[in-house]
Amino acid sequence: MRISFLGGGNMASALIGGLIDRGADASAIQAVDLLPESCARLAERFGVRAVTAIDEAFVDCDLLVLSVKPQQMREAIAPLSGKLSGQLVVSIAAGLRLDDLARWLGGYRRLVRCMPNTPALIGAGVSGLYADPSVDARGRDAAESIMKAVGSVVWVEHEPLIDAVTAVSGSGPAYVFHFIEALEAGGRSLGFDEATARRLAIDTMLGSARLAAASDEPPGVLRERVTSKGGTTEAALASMAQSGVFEAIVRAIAAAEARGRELGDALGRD
Ligand SMILES: NC(=O)C1=CN([C@@H]2O[C@H](COP(=O)(O)OP(=O)(O)OC[C@H]3O[C@@H](n4cnc5c(N)ncnc54)[C@H](O)[C@@H]3O)[C@@H](O)[C@H]2O)C=CC1
Ligand SMILES: O=C(O)[C@@H]1CCC=N1
Repeated sequence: MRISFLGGGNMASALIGGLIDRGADASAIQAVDLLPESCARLAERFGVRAVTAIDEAFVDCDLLVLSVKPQQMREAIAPLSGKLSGQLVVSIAAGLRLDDLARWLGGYRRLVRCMPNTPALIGAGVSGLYADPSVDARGRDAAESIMKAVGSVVWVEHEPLIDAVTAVSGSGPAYVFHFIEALEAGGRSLGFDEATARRLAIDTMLGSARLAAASDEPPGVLRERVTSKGGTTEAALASMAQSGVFEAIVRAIAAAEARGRELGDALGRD
């Protein structure tokens, strides 16, 4: 499958890197990015063709990933209006709705909305997908197979649920990195050097996530198994409860979802 990326920033790099590491042919992947330095980085890092403007070779693909920022999208895809014929277009932009993308593309509706996340770079991503009802099974399979190459895939039944996927797993790695930062800071404050505190923090996240993935028990049961009555974990969890950590995270996810809808409303009005 020939894949073109419009926008070669963080998320496109994670997807391209993940695809190539998993055996995709670099010559079947290309990118357009306004910045010459981004193009040079993509070409050097992944051996893909990367140019600063949309040309015929770029449009001549099977799957076109729209990977610019939501605020950059309308301008970025304007040159594609009227030029598409059969390519499956997959937008990974937060918030932007298929109706608005279709309008900006001159009525083109072979569209899928996808919300990946950056662990795709190491083949450990998770993506939510929603296809325009006009997309056939072949199109859905194509989108799914690309995203499955870099992680797991969840289809959602209604487009607004993509904003919910964005809030949980699209933005989610940032929450997890933040938690690692806090674990590391806690370790540092108790006297560990940076490298040791980071090792303890990262390996704890990694091991716990792997255990949760491997276990038939829900995370709450695994948590209880760590928490001895009158012990150290209980003291820590009581402190977290007093600070409202759990509710704060649930509220943060709601804020991310609301921001996605707000972006869709504001940018779709244009
Ligand atoms: N970073 C993340 O973790 C995730 C990002 N996304 C979505 O992916 C999209 C890209 O996000 P990032 O990669 O983080 O942003 P980024 O800023 O790293 O990448 C965007 C790239 O698009 C380029 N660009 C801007 N206007 C352009 C144009 N007219 N033509 C060609 N290239 C243009 C920029 O030079 C930049 O390199 C966003 O829509 C975001 O919502 C989705 C899931 C996760
Ligand atoms: O922060 C953002 O808007 C994008 C979407 C999900 C992750 N990064």
